[in-house]
Amino acid sequence: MATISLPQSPSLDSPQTLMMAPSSSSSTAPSSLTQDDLKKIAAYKAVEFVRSGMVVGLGTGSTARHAVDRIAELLDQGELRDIIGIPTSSTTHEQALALGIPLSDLDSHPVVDLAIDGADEVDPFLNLVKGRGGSLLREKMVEGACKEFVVIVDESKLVDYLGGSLLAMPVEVIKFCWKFSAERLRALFEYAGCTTRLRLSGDGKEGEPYVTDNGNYVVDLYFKREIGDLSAASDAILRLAGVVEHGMFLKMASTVIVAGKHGVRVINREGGR
Ligand SMILES: O=C(CO)[C@H](O)[C@H](O)COP(=O)(O)O
Repeated sequence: MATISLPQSPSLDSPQTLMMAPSSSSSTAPSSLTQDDLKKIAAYKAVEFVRSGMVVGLGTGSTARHAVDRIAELLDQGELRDIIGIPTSSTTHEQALALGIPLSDLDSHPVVDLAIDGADEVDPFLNLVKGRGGSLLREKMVEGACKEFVVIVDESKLVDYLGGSLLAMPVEVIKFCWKFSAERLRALFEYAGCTTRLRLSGDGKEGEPYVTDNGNYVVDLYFKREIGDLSAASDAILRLAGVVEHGMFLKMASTVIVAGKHGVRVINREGGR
């Protein structure tokens, strides 16, 4: 089985920090802000990028949920008009539908003006791990089709390198012989001390595999050491026949909004996507 070489410095473009200013919310009572408050601050900041008439990719997860709520609120208030939302999961679809946001899909709207979504990890080059919520495939399709991709995170999501949180790096695989796929994934990243685990539904205690919106399983990868060349890693994973998609989102984010106890940073990728 082929292994992947390990350059120590990532070859991707470095991002540019355009603004680092305390938001009014974060400067009022920083010490009392919860993680959810920070997620909401980042989400609200991202919605400032939305303009009337836009087709907007609606992300999935507890941070993106705040952005969807905020878009609906601004539509209700008449501050935004003629928005079409493209949900990245059945959960977000249900949320947006209940809030009255007009919805469509990539078949009808193949070009998305802007997408807003959370992330599980953000490295210094604005590469992401996504999909701990299980929606990586639809997220990658929608966010890959958008002109601008705004990522919203609280500061706990910042890592020195992808995999650095020691939490899961998800890979969506077909159900057929998933153990075979999991073993091939593990072997691919043996040099990085990779272990794999089939994701289970709920809190994992039921013992039932988690099934994605697309009817597939998720194998979570855990790394003890750096993956190294992310682009090579991505190609190698996608070459495995049982793999549908992985949760590394490389060079996709155009902007990352980071809410922390000391303020909000809006970081733009140098030269765009
Ligand atoms: O990729 C995702 C779902 O597939 C989420 O955006 C990611 O897991 C972050 O979630 P949260 O905002 O709840 O921390």
